[in-house]
Amino acid sequence: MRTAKDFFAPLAVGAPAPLREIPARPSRAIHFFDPGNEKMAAKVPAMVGTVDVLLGNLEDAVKAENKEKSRLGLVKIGQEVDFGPTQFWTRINSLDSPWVLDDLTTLVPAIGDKLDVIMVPKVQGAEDIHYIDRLLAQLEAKAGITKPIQVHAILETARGVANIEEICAASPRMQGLSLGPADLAADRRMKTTRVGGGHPGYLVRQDPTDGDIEGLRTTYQQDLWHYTIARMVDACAMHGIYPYYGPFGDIKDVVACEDQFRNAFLLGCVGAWSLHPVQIKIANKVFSPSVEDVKHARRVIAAMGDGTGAVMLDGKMEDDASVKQCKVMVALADELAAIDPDLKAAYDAITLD
Ligand SMILES: CC(=O)SCCNC(=O)CCNC(=O)[C@H](O)C(C)(C)COP(=O)(O)OP(=O)(O)OC[C@H]1O[C@@H](n2cnc3c(N)ncnc32)[C@H](O)[C@@H]1OP(=O)(O)O
Ligand SMILES: O=CC(=O)O
Ligand SMILES: [Mg+2]
Repeated sequence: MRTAKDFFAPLAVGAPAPLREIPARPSRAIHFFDPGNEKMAAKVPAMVGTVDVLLGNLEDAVKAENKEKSRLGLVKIGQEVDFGPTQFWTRINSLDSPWVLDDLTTLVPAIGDKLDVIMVPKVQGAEDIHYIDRLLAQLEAKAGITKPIQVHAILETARGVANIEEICAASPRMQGLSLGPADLAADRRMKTTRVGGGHPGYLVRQDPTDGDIEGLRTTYQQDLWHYTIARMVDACAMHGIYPYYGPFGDIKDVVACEDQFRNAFLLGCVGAWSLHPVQIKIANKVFSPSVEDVKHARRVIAAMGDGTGAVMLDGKMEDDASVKQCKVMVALADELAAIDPDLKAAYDAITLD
């Protein structure tokens, strides 16, 4: 176990000092692209500024024979593109794969000064983060990188879920967690074959009453991912890092995608993955507080004065706790307004009546 005094010490001589606090940078959509796919790669420069995070994916969805092509494609993009306000992330191959060492030893020297976050798939426990942490420090020191690269873990194994707190606490590099519903479903032996989202068979049915016709008893579809997302949100909040919903594979079902993203937003996630350009707009909308919510939050804050006591507003009680909820909403709106001119205009136009 690393002691408190060692926790923020660099893990290699010459590596940059770890961050003491993970910055709250907007990351409503983490947009995945395959850097080895010429069509997708060509679109990346024009996507800068339209999405909060651009992530070059090297893991699943990249064929084994294309791993090297994608890795080299990512280096080229990292060297040539000016990412401006958009974060630049990558998802490396999993730690038990034959490709991950080449991913890290190629990417860090070549574009380590551009990469904000490395997403690590199939993280099982703190030992996986410790391995990455030390290796990154060695590579950063060798390459003379001055800003520590942050680490994001995908929660997609039963062991990873069981070890969630130790994963979050394993390194000051830890930036956040994403839910990986496809791999997690396989690892848990769940019986859904979908990439995220709900399932019509996972439901509760209204109780029978005398005289009911069986087919008319109402059913309510339930959320397969509620438990894991809630665990993830608590673990991340406890450690000052950020939780994200992961992929929604039914690209054509934009309505259900929006619902899944909104559930995650309401539970405390800061963003979700986008697998196709159409999902960027959905994430940007859902993970930005609505004008109505911001207006309400500002009214409560104004009505609460020094933030203590209780007041009635529109027939509802507001007090020390609800004003804190409102401050969460306003803080997020302010962060997003700083990078999104349309949102800024919408929030600036709010008048408190
Ligand atoms: C479980 C997990 O691990 S999820 C994470 C791993 N999976 C991924 O990263 C998948 C990423 N996305 C994709 O590979 C693709 O979007 C697919 C395969 C789902 C669909 O691709 P297509 O069938 O080409 O979609 P579609 O025909 O609608 O594409 C329209 C245009 O958008 C482009 N496009 C599609 N997806 C992306 C993307 N993620 N980024 C940038 N451009 C994209 C296509 O190249 C196409 O360009 P064109 O108009 O110049 O021909
Ligand atoms: O990597 C993502 C997943 O759902 O698996
Ligand atoms: Mg996965």
